[in-house]
Formats: sequence, structure tokens, C-alpha cells
Amino acid sequence: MDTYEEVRSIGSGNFGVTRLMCNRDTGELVAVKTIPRGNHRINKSAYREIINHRSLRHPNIIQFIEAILTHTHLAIVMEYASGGELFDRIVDLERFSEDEARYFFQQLIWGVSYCHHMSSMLHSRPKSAVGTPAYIAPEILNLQEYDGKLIKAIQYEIPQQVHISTDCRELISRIFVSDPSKKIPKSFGDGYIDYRSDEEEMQEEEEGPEENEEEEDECDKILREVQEKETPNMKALSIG
Ligand SMILES: Nc1ncnc2c1ncn2[C@@H]1O[C@H](COP(=O)(O)OP(=O)(O)OP(=O)(O)O)[C@@H](O)[C@H]1O
Repeated sequence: MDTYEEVRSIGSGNFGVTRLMCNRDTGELVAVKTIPRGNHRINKSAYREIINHRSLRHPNIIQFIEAILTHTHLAIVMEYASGGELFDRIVDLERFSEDEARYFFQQLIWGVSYCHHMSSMLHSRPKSAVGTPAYIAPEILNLQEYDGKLIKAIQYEIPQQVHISTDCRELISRIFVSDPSKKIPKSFGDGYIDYRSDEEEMQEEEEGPEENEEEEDECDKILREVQEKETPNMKALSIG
């Protein structure tokens, strides 16, 4: 079961570390996210991530490959995106042309649209209240507390020296609005983005996700499946 060998570390997130690894049998490069086990809340989030991720198949979404359970960690093996961080690319180039920005934006919208479309079949909906502050929707950020202060108003401004088309300006002005009812309409993004009211979504965040029996069963099922393949320790992944 010594299938994957570490090549290097790629990055870390809120729950664990992601490494570039090589499948010894096929030579395929994969990304493996390892999450320490033990914390019930993290375990649940990780299982839900597996349940949702493995149901997705789309060219603009990283493909789930498999999950491996060890005594200490849960490892999610997935397709490796070799292009690096979009943010770093923008920083390196200093700025994108509108055509380049459109190229990436379109892919993002396709991926997100697909997730929203699939969310009716998945066991939890895409959430916007977690993650990196810079990427959080304004209405969610408005409610956050930083350094003990509650942020009540956010103003976005496009600097004078940035020249963008009227269409692009219009698009941005309709995305960065804190009133969900004034946001870009449903028809945007192939017509099937679920622009469920963010207030509804925030309320759900506050109350906590719905715990339904079906979801619990699914978590148990995944856990059992993963446990059947349980490997004794992280050596099975040849880390470090
Ligand atoms: N499949 C992948 N291919 C290439 N790089 C990846 C892949 N998955 C993750 N990474 C890199 O590893 C970093 C950490 O990923 P991880 O999924 O742990 O956290 P995150 O998505 O940044 O945040 P969060 O913990 O909120 O999910 C990412 O920022 C990215 O640079």
C-alpha cells in the first residue's frame, strides 16, 4: 500500500497540509491533503468534504481520486493542479489584461455554477462564510469582527489608473454589493447559479448545518469504506 511517495510540500490550509506526491505504480503526480484525525468537528468537515468532492466531475474542478485513512491522519488524494496559485500569477505579472482576467473568471464561474447546480444533490451547500477574508462576500465580511471591532461598512473602489471597459466596470459593480437583492441576477453564469439569499445562508451558518440522518449515514458509510483500506501509519504515504 506504499502507493504514494512525497515529492514536496505544496501548501497548508485551515485543516491540514497539502503535498505533491507521485504514484509509484503509474508515475502520476497527485496532490494529497492530509488532515490530522481526532477532533470530531474537523473529522466531520473532512468527511463532508470527501462526500461532496467525490460527487463532482467537471473540467474546472480538481478531480477527487481517493481517500486514505491512517491511525493519525485522513488523506485526500486528488488531481494535481500544476499551474500554481492564480494569486501568485497576478502578483508576478503585476496585473492581468481584461482578456486574461476574463479567461480565468469564466473558468471560475463554470466551476462555481456546477457546484451550485450539484448542491441540490449533495449533502451540504457551498458555503461563503468560511475561508480567506479577501475572498469573502461583502455581506458576510460586514458581520465579521477584526481586532475586536465589528466591520459595518465596506467600500470598494477601482483606482483611477486602472482602465477597464464599461462592461467590466458594470460587472464588478454588480458583484461587490452587500445587499443580496441587488446582486447580479440569476441569469448570470449559464442561468443555473443558485443565488439563494445570503441572509438565508448566514442564518444557516449561525444555527449550524442541518444534521439530518441521511447525512450522518453517509458520513458513516464513507468512514467505513475508508477504514476498510486503513493503513497503519503515514509511512504508507511515504511522507517526510
Ligand atoms: N489539488 C491541488 N493541486 C495543487 N495545489 C494544491 C491542490 N490542493 C491544494 N493545493 C495547494 O495547497 C494549499 C493548501 O490547500 P488546502 O486545501 O489545505 O487549503 P485552502 O484551500 O487554501 O484552505 P481551506 O483550509 O480553507 O480549504 C492551497 O492554497 C494550494 O496552494
